[in-house]
Amino acid sequence: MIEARGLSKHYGERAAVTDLTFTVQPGVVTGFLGPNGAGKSTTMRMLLGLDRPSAGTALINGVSYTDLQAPLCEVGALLEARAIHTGRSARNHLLAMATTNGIPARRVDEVLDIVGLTDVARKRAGGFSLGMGQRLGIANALLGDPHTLLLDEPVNGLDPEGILWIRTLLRQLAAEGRAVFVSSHLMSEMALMATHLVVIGQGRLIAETTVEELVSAAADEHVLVRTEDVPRLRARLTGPGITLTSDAPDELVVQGLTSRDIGAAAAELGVILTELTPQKASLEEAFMKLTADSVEYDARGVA
Ligand SMILES: Nc1ncnc2c1ncn2[C@@H]1O[C@H](COP(=O)(O)OP(=O)(O)OP(=O)(O)O)[C@@H](O)[C@H]1O
Repeated sequence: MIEARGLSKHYGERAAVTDLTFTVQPGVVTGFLGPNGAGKSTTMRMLLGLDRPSAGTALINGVSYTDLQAPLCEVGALLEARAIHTGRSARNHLLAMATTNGIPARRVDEVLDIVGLTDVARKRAGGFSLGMGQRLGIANALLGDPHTLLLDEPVNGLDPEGILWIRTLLRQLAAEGRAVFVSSHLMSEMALMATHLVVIGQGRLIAETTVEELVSAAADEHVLVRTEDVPRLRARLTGPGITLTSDAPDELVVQGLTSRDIGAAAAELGVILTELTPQKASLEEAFMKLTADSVEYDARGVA
């Protein structure tokens, strides 16, 4: 479990992170969302003891990273994707890491297998593609079989196959009971990968919620209706909280009624509908709406 309590970081006059409080629970993938420069990497670095908070605390399983007895066995981290400049083979790279951390050598072969690098384990890691490098980075994070995983933008620069692979692996690791915290500025990706979300903007918490809640809370839900008999249907669909708009003679956009309500009304009137489509905002739209004016939102979230 990860707990950030009143976490703040200032670089001189500049506030990168301000009074951030959130919890990352085991058993689910929690997405860490925010536009570029929102403070995601800074927060991750503070959680990992790489940056000292200006205020507040960052706890992993109840203790700060620097106080962990065997950090690699408690928390695995993958920071920004970068090439590994090493002449060592993938296996030797991991073996060196395992040896210095008192992790048995057989675990190296296990993690190579988990990330699908067994066949290239004896190849020079410095020559790996970005995707293979990410796999090696994840193998590294999994070496100590940690209960908590932190990954900063793990899908950046990966091809669709690599993205699918990471998505599937992270969900599986969470299903095994681990706390998985993964940052991204790609909303569509988070919608597929995460269940819970911590959303930040300008270094502040905007929402701590679920993917589902975020979409429905920020969504401007409406129903698109097409019919040859717009006037009769329009006359019927009136009432408090109902808004009707139209961009074409055979079209109505209805807010305030479900598609079921509209279908039932049309059936009663004997009006034929040629289309009846509920329109939901995508997570991308919901996110844009939330972060567009983050000062209007506060730490109580949108739920
Ligand atoms: N070492 C530093 N010195 C000064 N300012 C910094 C430093 N590190 C980060 N910042 C600033 O803090 C803010 C947050 O940056 P951070 O990298 O944490 O954001 P991010 O959400 O990870 O962004 P991105 O999605 O672009 O990686 C930015 O305005 C950045 O310029």
